Formats: sequence, structure tokens, C-alpha cells
Amino acid sequence: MPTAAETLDPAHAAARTREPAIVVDHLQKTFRLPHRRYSTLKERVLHPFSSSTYDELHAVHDATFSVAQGEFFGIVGRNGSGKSSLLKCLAGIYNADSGSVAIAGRISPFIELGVGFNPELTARDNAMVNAIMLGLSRKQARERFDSIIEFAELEEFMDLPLKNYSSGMVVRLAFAVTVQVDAEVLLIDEVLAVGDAAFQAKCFDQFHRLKAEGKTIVFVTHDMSAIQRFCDRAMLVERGKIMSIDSPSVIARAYNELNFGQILSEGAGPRMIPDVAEIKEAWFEDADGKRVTALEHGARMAMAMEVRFHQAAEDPWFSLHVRNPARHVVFSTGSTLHLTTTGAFTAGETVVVRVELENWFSPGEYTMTPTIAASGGTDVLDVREDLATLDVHGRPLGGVVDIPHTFEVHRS
Ligand SMILES: Nc1ncnc2c1ncn2[C@@H]1O[C@H](COP(=O)(O)OP(=O)(O)OP(=O)(O)O)[C@@H](O)[C@H]1O
Repeated sequence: MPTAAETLDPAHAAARTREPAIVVDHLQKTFRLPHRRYSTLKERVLHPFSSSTYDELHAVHDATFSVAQGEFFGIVGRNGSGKSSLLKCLAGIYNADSGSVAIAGRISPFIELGVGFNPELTARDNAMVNAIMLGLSRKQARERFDSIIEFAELEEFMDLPLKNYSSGMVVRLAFAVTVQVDAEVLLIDEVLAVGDAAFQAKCFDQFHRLKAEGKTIVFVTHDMSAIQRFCDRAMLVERGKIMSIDSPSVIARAYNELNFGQILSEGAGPRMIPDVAEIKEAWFEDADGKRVTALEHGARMAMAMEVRFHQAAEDPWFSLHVRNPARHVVFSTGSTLHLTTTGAFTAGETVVVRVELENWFSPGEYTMTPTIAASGGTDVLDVREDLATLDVHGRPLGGVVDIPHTFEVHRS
């Protein structure tokens, strides 16, 4: 029986009508963590009645879901929630205790760094061995070899044993192999966490390509903007259990709430206070006040958010943060920087917060994250990660901003 969200959301509807590429049914993976064991003769004599006992850790607990062919499916959750264990069950790296996994087509996993690589072999040999293990013929592997090495930018190092590589180089090689072997189903765990900004941009290019080619991709990450940018649907897991499967924006929000909740229970940092205020929308505007998703570099522009108060609030703080594709906050502003107070708001009131500025961002894709806080910033009333996106056009520039400036050469 579909949920209300599934009925309304076109991504859910599409996922239901397409043939499934992955069907997971009541999957269970439990680790047994032994209690202290007495192994030496002396210990056994001293503790004659102790027996070997275990704690059971349900890394994957009764997981049932399916992923449609051609779907980009995100998995998010806090550290230790079971994402990698689930992906390893899908990849056949772990044997599940019970339940089943059915996958239509060839799988290419990017799961645990270094698995399948031999540190004594060169990048060349590792790439060939892996490509063949993942289903390419020798001839195909030879043909793909150049593009694998080119993608990984390891042309100069391909005859160096892998043990002499930096971890970043190994990641690039592993990801290059994963995306070049023409598998129908790709399982990708946390690739964005390890690379630098340039590598991330390359990963994003590959995601676009794989998506356009109709590949099925299961993608684990902590990067909510990537989830919202690429995924058709996403799943939130917590303590091995599936908490919900929904649209990427709903899941990103649930994940953020879970994280703020965690901070709250640890008694440190900001805490999430639900139900006071809600960020309904955020958008960019051009010089004429028209909502846009693309703008020419150098033009006058505005960014805005619409907030609805469900309860009365006194002097809430509004702020807006703009991130570039490398996830750096390139611009951040807030009411505290400009106003002594924002005033008092009543339940049911809707306000629009607007910031006007000159578009000094370098060409590229940007996202805006609006937030509302209270009590001097310690209570977060709402935060919407990457709610609006903006594509800035113009001639390519070197830096993250292009500040108006003069340039002179003086001869002495
Ligand atoms: N091989 C293993 N043996 C014992 N326990 C394990 C093993 N692999 C994972 N676990 C445990 O299972 C739970 C889920 O781990 P898993 O790595 O799947 O989480 P995760 O969501 O991928 O975490 P992270 O975001 O930190 O990568 C954790 O408590 C972890 O300690």
C-alpha cells in the first residue's frame, strides 16, 4: 500500500511502474560481538564458569525495498546506522543472515577502499585485474584502460606499485574503474567524502553521464546537496532500520533533523526546535525581481526565502548561505549582521526575507541554504539544505569569486 507521499510524488510513481533492478526482501545482517573471553589456561582456571557470550548488533534489520531500473537511489543515515553493511549485502560482499537480494544485471561496486586492489601491483595491473573481475573481457579492459587512467589522472604513475599511492590516488583509480566497466547497477559508498574539489566535480560529471545512460545507481553519502541534486528517491536508515523512503528533499530534511536531535541529546551546540517556523521556499531573482535559476555573472541579483510562523516568535534570526560545487560556503549573510532586531512575529504570519547583491560568483552551480534560528542562535527553528540552485554563466574565472577590480602594469 503506497504512502501519501508515494501517491503524490512523480518519482515514486515512476519507480513503481518501471521494472525493478534491485529487490531487497526482509534482509537481515547481524554481527555477533563477543563479550570478554578467557582463552589462556590460567584465565579459564580462574573463571571456570564463564562461557562465551555475544551481543547481537543488527547492522541491517528487516530491510525491504526496491530500486527501479534507471533510478538514482540515495541512502543516508548517521555514522554506524548500517548503510555500508546494507550496500555490502547488495554487492554480495557480506552474506545476509536471512532475507533476499535480487539484482537484475551486472553490478559494479565502489564500496571499501582498497578491496580488490593488490598493493604490490601497479595501477596498470590493478585496473586491468579489477575491470576483468567486474565483467569486462580482456580486450574490453585493454580498450578502456586509457580512459580509466585518464579519468584518474594517473598517467605518470601507472607503473608505480599501488602501495606508493596516496589514498586520494587510490580513490580516483577505484572510482574510475567502477564507472568504466559498463555495469547496469552501480553501488557507490561515500565517494565524495574522500576526494578534493576537482575530483568531486568529476564525480558529478560521471553521475550526470550514468544517469543519462539509464544506469541504476545506489548512492550512500552524507552530502545532502548531492542527494537532492542527483537522486530520484532516497532512504533514511537509523540503527539498521529503514526509517523512510521518500523524495530527496524530504529525506534530506529528516536527516538534518536527526542530526540536530542527536546534538540536542548530547547537550551541545544548536538544537532543532520543530513546529515554530517553517521555511516554505527560497529562490534567486534577477535585477527585475523575476525568479531565476540561471544568471549572468556581474548582474544585479537577489536571494530570498519565504517563512511561515506556526507559533509566535520574538526576534528570530534569518540567514542565507551560498555554497559552490566544492561545498564551500562562498557567501553568508544574516539578520544579525544588519539589524538590531527582526521584531515579533505572530502565529500564522508569513514573511519574505530578501537580500540584494551584485553577482560576483564565478561561473558554476551554486546552492542556497536558508536557516531560521532563535534564542541567540542556539535554537534552530528550520534549516533547508540547498533549497534553491543557481547556475552562473560567464567567462571562466580562476577563483571562487570575481570581485570588481582594476589591473595595471606600471613601468618604472
Ligand atoms: N565486520 C563487522 N563486524 C562487526 N561489526 C560491524 C562490522 N561491520 C559493521 N559493523 C557494525 O555495524 C554497524 C553498522 O555499520 P556500517 O559500517 O554499516 O554503518 P554506516 O552507516 O555505513 O556508517 P558510516 O557512516 O560511519 O560509514 C556499526 O555499529 C558497526 O560497528
